[in-house]
Amino acid sequence: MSTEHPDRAATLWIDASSGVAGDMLLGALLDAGASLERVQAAVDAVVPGLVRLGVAETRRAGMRALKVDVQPTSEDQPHRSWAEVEQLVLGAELPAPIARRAHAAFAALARAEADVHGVPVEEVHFHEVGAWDSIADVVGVCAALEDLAVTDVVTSVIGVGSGTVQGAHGRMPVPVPAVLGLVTGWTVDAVGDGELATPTGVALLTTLAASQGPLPRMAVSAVGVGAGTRDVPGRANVVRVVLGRLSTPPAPQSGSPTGDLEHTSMVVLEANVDDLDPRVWPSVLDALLAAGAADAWLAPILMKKGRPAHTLSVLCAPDDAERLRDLVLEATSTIGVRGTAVDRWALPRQWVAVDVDGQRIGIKVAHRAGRVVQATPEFADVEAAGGALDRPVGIVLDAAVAAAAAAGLVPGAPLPTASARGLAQR
Ligand SMILES: O=C([S-])c1cc(C(=O)S)c[n+]([C@@H]2O[C@H](COP(=O)(O)O)[C@@H](O)[C@H]2O)c1
Ligand code: NI
Repeated sequence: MSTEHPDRAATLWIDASSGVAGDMLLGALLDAGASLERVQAAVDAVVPGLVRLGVAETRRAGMRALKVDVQPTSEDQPHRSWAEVEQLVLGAELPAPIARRAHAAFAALARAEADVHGVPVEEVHFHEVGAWDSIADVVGVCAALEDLAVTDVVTSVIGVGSGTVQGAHGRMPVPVPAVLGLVTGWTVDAVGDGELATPTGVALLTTLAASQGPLPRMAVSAVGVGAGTRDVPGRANVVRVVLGRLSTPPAPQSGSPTGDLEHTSMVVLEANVDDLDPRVWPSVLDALLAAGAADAWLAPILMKKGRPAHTLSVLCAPDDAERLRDLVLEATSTIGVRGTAVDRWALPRQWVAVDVDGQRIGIKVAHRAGRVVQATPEFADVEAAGGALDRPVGIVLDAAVAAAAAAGLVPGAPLPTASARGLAQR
């Protein structure tokens, strides 16, 4: 499972206007291209051999969607306390961003349950459906986000439903109490009948998303639709996700030499640091990327009095600068951060997939004025294909480059048409 993807960093918009549950969100992310194998591996890292994930296409009010099937491997599944779940998540061998996001979602769920039932948070036992499928949903969603290199999540209004629902403790009003305990500060809508948003779904949404609003202006790279168990006639009870890169409105282009480059106003935050334990730096960079930085890097420098040190640089959107500045102050030993407004010009990109002996490998195609500038195989896909085919990564990389060239993805070639892309799009 790769944790290094600064140049793949993507924004995810979640359309939860028709409701949200953990399995619906997971289905949508898998539909958008997250690897089921890597999601299963992350779940296995937390609860080894306990649940098996499968996916199947289904229809909801006439709309195609992916439905995740979470099956326990034995009948006898314990109901775990928050303390036990916390230990499982923190003790598992998971990439830090997955563990951090999963822990945050479970902690929110536990706090909401504790408040509703008036018990200390340590005494919370997860829902009647048992902790096992919540663990699969929460860890699975966080692993899928990591697999898709999502650094920034925006959610729509949350459709919560209305009426009542039958629970283990009797009939509960919708939104159920735990959902209401999670939505302070978020906009909800009581569309539809019945329980459209579950506590696990809402805990994930409200801890993963940094903001709420309509689909942002973005260059879209993938779309996914996920279904839960309910099928309500007349309204597709699905979660939709849209993955891509945020783009600011193009500046007036009259006579501009930038042509079709994507121009963005960004901020670079910097700090010179000479007293942080060097072993801490990788987690600082990971945390900044997970928190929405477009890039974060270190450069060795020599400071006053001949002290070896590092400059930490963080490239981010102006809206994220304050939050990331605070994260730098929190996560490093610096006592000050400077910021500079910068322009960024990026070649537009699109994803095309090629096949290497049955393995799909994404090719990132940077283009300009309708022509390919660069076509680069996604390294995480190459590594996964190398593993699946039991071949050295270098050989698979060469094969992916050759497959891309055979598909006409070479510098200077015209961009593939939408129908050609449709054959193999990621
Ligand atoms: O069993 C308990 S304590 C319980 C509490 C609540 C509260 O809102 S409090 C809700 N539920 C219902 O359990 C199912 C499953 O929810 P997931 O989040 O695990 O998918 C759902 O119908 C809840 O409303 C149970
Ligand atoms: Ni409850």
